[in-house]
Amino acid sequence: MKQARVTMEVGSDGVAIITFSNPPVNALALTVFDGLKEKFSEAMRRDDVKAIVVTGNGGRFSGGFDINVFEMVHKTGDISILPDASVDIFTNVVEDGKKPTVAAIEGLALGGGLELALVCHARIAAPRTQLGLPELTLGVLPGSGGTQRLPRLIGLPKALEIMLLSKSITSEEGKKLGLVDAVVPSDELLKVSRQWALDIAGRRKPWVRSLHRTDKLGSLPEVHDIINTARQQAKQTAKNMPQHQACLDVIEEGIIHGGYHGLLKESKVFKELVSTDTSKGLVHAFFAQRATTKVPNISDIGLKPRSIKKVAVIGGGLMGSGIATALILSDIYVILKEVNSEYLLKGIKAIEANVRGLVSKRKLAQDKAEKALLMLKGVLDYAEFSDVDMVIEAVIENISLKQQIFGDIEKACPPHCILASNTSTIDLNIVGAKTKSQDRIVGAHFFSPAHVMPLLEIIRTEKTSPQVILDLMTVGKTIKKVPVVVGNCTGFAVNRTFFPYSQSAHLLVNLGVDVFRIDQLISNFGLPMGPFQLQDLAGYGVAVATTKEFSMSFPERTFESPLVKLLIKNGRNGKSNGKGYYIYERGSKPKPDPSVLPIIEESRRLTNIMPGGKPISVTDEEIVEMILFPVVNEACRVLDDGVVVRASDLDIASVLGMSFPSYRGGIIFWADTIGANRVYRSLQKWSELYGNFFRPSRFLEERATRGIPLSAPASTSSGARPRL
Ligand SMILES: C[C@H](O)CC(=O)SCCNC(=O)CCNC(=O)[C@H](O)C(C)(C)COP(=O)(O)OP(=O)(O)OC[C@H]1O[C@@H](n2cnc3c(N)ncnc32)[C@H](O)[C@@H]1OP(=O)(O)O
Repeated sequence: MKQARVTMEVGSDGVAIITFSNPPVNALALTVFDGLKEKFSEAMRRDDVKAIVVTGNGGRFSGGFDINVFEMVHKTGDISILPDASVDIFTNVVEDGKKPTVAAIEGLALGGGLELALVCHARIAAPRTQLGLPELTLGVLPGSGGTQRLPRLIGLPKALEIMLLSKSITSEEGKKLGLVDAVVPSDELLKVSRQWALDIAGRRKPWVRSLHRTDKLGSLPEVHDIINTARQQAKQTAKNMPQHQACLDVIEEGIIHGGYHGLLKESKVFKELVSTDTSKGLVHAFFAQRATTKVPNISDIGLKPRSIKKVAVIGGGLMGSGIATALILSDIYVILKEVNSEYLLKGIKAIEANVRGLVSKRKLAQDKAEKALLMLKGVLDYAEFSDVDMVIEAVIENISLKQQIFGDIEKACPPHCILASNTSTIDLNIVGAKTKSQDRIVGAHFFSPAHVMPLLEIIRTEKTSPQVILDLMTVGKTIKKVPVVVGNCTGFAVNRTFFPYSQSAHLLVNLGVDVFRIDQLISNFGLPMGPFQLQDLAGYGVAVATTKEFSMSFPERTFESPLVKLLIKNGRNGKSNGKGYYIYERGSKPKPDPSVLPIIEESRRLTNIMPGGKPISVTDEEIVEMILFPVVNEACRVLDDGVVVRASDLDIASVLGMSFPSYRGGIIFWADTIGANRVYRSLQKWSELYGNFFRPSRFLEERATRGIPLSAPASTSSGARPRL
């Protein structure tokens, strides 16, 4: 069993090496804090100790404060379990101790881990060590002095970038900024750190207490300017979240009234933030993402992933080129197949543009871009498929074309080769119907743009082998995606769950609600854009095709809105032809297009569903709920059908695939914060008023009436039928 412990060894040179260990990332658990306090106090007391080095065991300094403790606070509501490490241990015992301490850092020092290093009197790091304060991504702020010491060591602008954007830096950058005193090879880390500590004790090197420094802070007017600008930016980039503004308040307080005062305010605000819904949602999302790697009967049966070195991508359109880009960026050799040289050239150019786009956004170095492009080869036939480890088919959604391709690749590829399809709607059993390779057929559903969006939905059929799923999960991780394994059904987990999203928006519009009001409210809720702007972006063809697909599978809950077809009839296709619900002009934000209103009126006339022919009167809150509760309702069916392994998989999939706000924890987590009963009662009421589209599902009804959270495992409910 993993056990957290802290040890101390005193060398003949008089240096005490304090090592903390809590695999896999040396998280600072409550027992680690106790151990640190005990060992540091002992080292300060002992006459044979002249100086101290603190380090983490196993090549990783620390991933920060133990996030499980946040979860415990969220479950119990008891904030008294949070340690007072910031002043009590870090400042009083370590920073203000009568012997100097050097942090020997390797691998990573994040959050509380970096904050422990900041209280030390010098920091020696191994090459490429990752340094950062990502606490804001968990809804809190750097709570062990990070808000005070980082600006004092490296100046306010860079410190704000690291904290507000949760952007980590390397030890080499840290050295340039003054955060790290020396970067030394890993095998010399302890030797150099011990000597450095002795040099501080002997006054041959400076004994720096970062909390007392002010030389890098700048003048007060400069500080005000920088903080005010950051406040304005955070209003745009961190909508609905309190921690960014709170972090700025705490930094400012410390600069005006002194570091120690800042520490006290930081501790107080930290405790307030831990209890917010934002922190609850973000911590849930953190663990939900990690839970996706644990798939029963796949990740727990001793299988080892096979190496995937060469992948064939069929189709160089939007999806195929995005997928190929993601693969080559992670050093996987790709052959891109198209039907003719014109399409092939287009595909290759799209991949080049993707890669160069990353360079121009400074997300990729030029040399890495060149190297990635060398991993790509275009082909027009299957000759080179004889040694590929995986094929990902990404052609248009046409059943017979896909069946033909799977028949061909079954013959052209070696027997171990994984046969994956990027279909977003078609049943995989149908895709592979003409092959005898059902065990190696799997869905690899990427989200557009595939080289950017982090979700990879892995769809398994009853016949897909565990080895194939594990291999695809491993490829997914290699290309920096979050793979979520789901079952085979129309729309799979994400598209199926979010199918009612645009449906309900259309229903509301036909009931008389304004398109732009809906978009504004949904974007205020925290999605990047509303359903109509999203439709503009995707093009109306996608809306028509998916509605057709879903209405075939779920006719009883499909709302047939004539609006999209009317828009197409009027020469509109959204952003692609510059004519949508919005006007698109280069360099400016989309503006509502008033000329779309008569088309909407025509749709309302055709559907004729407004009660008494008059627009319904609904509050802003009701509009958001009338759009999102049907999504929760479908999510319940997805859970009931066992399409996902656990409810939190759907949460993280909704966050990463649909950009549902992570600070709301994901679709099911959010619904549970509202309560199944309220969701159920609202849907029940709307189904009586506006029809079947809103009818609550059996799963929702049962959970609501029995008072069981939607996220509770299937066994809690009487009739759930897990399929995975
Ligand atoms: C007082 C302070 O200011 C408050 C804080 O410090 S808050 C914490 C700040 N730290 C962070 O936000 C870092 C969170 N962790 C990470 O970003 C990443 O886990 C990492 C970069 C450290 C390692 O990434 P990677 O190697 O891909 O491993 P990853 O799968 O994420 O994590 C491995 C395991 O460590 C756990 N873990 C990682 N960081 C943890 C932490 N800080 N606390 C508890 N568990 C943690 C994960 O839950 C996972 O557990 P599992 O194997 O049981 O699922």
